[in-house]
Amino acid sequence: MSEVLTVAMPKGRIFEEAVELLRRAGYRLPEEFDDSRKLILDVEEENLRFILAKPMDVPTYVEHGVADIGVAGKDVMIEEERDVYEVLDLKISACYLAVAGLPGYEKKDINPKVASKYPNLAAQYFKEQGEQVEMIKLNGSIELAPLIGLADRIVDIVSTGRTLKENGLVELETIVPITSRLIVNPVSYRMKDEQIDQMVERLSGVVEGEQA
Ligand SMILES: Nc1ncnc2c1ncn2[C@@H]1O[C@H](COP(=O)(O)OP(=O)(O)OP(=O)(O)O)[C@@H](O)[C@H]1O
Ligand SMILES: O=P(O)(O)OC[C@H]1O[C@H](OP(=O)(O)OP(=O)(O)O)[C@H](O)[C@@H]1O
Repeated sequence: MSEVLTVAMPKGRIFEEAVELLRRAGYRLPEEFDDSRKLILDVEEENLRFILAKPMDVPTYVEHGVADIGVAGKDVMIEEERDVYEVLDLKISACYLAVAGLPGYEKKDINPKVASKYPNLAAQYFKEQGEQVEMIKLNGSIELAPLIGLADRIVDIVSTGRTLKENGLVELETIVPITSRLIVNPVSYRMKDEQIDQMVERLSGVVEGEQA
């Protein structure tokens, strides 16, 4: 009997789509996955243990090896720069990162302020653009910052565009498209290669099948 594979799953938005994808790949995940407060869910028949973490923390669990595999947004991967392998684009939870601000915003300030939940990613982006900015890290409701004068611009996720629109903000620049990725701990990939490859194959079969 092979060893148990531990999978770090992001709580929240991505979770439901990831569970659906796993089920389509043939994993029998009990109803408990649809409505539970448990942070550890064991599926003995599949030899899998799922741990439920904050989306931004998933790569940390995988890097430290307490999870062999994880599901993380590309936004989180860019921001966190963890030492893990990104093995598959799951093509779920699609959205994109953009710079936004008040309509008519013109680049004029010395050291303009940029608010974001992704300070590393945003700082890197502006550096590449040759613009020096002051980063302000926020944890949510990012769109509030330019409305209340905390920042000149924001870097945030856009999905439907509704949050920007309803708050009178406009998209100024698109940074990068985002989907969720399957990530793997490098040591686990050596020790449990067969089990991990099998999961990657099953999931990629579903992901690619749906593209066809
Ligand atoms: N409209 C969206 N807004 C935010 N994240 C989205 C959106 N659509 C897809 N995502 C993906 O979902 C992930 C965030 O999920 P979620 O919003 O549940 O977590 P969170 O905002 O980090 O958590 P919390 O709200 O508890 O701080 C992102 O990393 C991104 O990859
Ligand atoms: O383009 P939309 O479909 O409107 O989605 C984008 C919004 O959703 C997310 O916020 P979330 O709901 O996670 O709240 P938060 O900013 O407080 O984390 C994101 O940070 C944007 O604000």
